[in-house]
Amino acid sequence: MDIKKQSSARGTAGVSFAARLSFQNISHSYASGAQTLRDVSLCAEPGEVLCLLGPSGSGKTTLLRIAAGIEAQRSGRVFLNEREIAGPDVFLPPEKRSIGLVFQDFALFPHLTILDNVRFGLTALSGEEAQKEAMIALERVGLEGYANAYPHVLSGGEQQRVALARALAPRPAVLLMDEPFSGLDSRLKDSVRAETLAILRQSRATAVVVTHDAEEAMRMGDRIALLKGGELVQVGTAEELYHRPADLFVAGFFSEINEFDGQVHAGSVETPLGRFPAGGLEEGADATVAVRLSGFQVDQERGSVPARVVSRRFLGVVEFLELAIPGADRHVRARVRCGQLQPGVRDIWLNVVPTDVLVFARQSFETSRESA
Ligand SMILES: Nc1ncnc2c1ncn2[C@@H]1O[C@H](COP(=O)(O)OP(=O)(O)OP(=O)(O)O)[C@@H](O)[C@H]1O
Repeated sequence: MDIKKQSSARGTAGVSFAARLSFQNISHSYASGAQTLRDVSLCAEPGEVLCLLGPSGSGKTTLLRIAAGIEAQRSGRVFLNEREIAGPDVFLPPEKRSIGLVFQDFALFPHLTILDNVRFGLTALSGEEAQKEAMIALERVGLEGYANAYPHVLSGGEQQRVALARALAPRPAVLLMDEPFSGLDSRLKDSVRAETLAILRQSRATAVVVTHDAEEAMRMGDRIALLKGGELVQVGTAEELYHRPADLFVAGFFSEINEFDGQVHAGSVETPLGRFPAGGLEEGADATVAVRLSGFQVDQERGSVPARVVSRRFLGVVEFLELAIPGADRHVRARVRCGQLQPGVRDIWLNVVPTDVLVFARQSFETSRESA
């Protein structure tokens, strides 16, 4: 998953920020095995934060390694603005690419001061210039007061900021970040993520951030590219992927869902929760109806679907319900606001929120289970 060695874009001070990084028809396989990436075409626009999202093994890190020049693709091309940096006839080494890297383990050198850690990537500059640039980078992340301290005195979040300063110090055109917050505990993660985003905005760097966490991608990304099994499934804003997922896999990645199989008849699909419009699907087509767990209104007196409460779990703002529904062979799961149902109530009514229902052509077992 991670690239253990952090390499910095050396000697690139002065390169202007915010370049376009584009991948054209990238395919890749490791010597040992199956294809890792299949015909991936993707572009990070100047100054944007693009999140690469996908389950474990979907090829996110490999795509970053290809951009960084640590790995070579089997076919396809990588461009930085108009310049080809990797292709059939070109391969720029990592230090010539003007690309910075930040990885999940920060990879700070414990025996170097914070300042020297940040200076590490500035070998093309004179000692004095390197010192100045490193201090500017440390100021940008608010840690100039620790310049002469050693990494062990810093918290995990602060160490992550030093790693960010080190990657930004050479002023790379593009910053690549591989699961940069996964080493942090969950309370720290939110604040470090927000700070990192603010620093990225301020520096106007183009950033590609790898994560397997959909919420993290939604919080950080101007756009999100979702990978599955080495293929690009969908690229768009968080809203686009959430409201208009390309398939069941995308829908299931962005929210928990109940699934019902059915067939299209007269433009709609019958489920135990009612009939739902089949969108553009053909008459007679096999369909899967996905209903988000948040897509239920509950009432003790009235509604369109009767349900029996099988279990309830208090989660603070919401409660998690498992419900038995006539005609459903599995329990339906729902998340509803606490306080809507009295304690101990067994028989209730549901209304389904239409915007939380998505209808897709049914996928084969293998295809849809890959998301698990
Ligand atoms: N050095 C390697 N040699 C052989 N196979 C590898 C190597 N690195 C990764 N793979 C395989 O390539 C596939 C893609 O791996 P990659 O690390 O790019 O996925 P990922 O989406 O970043 O996953 P994760 O979220 O777990 O880091 C996986 O099946 C993985 O086992």
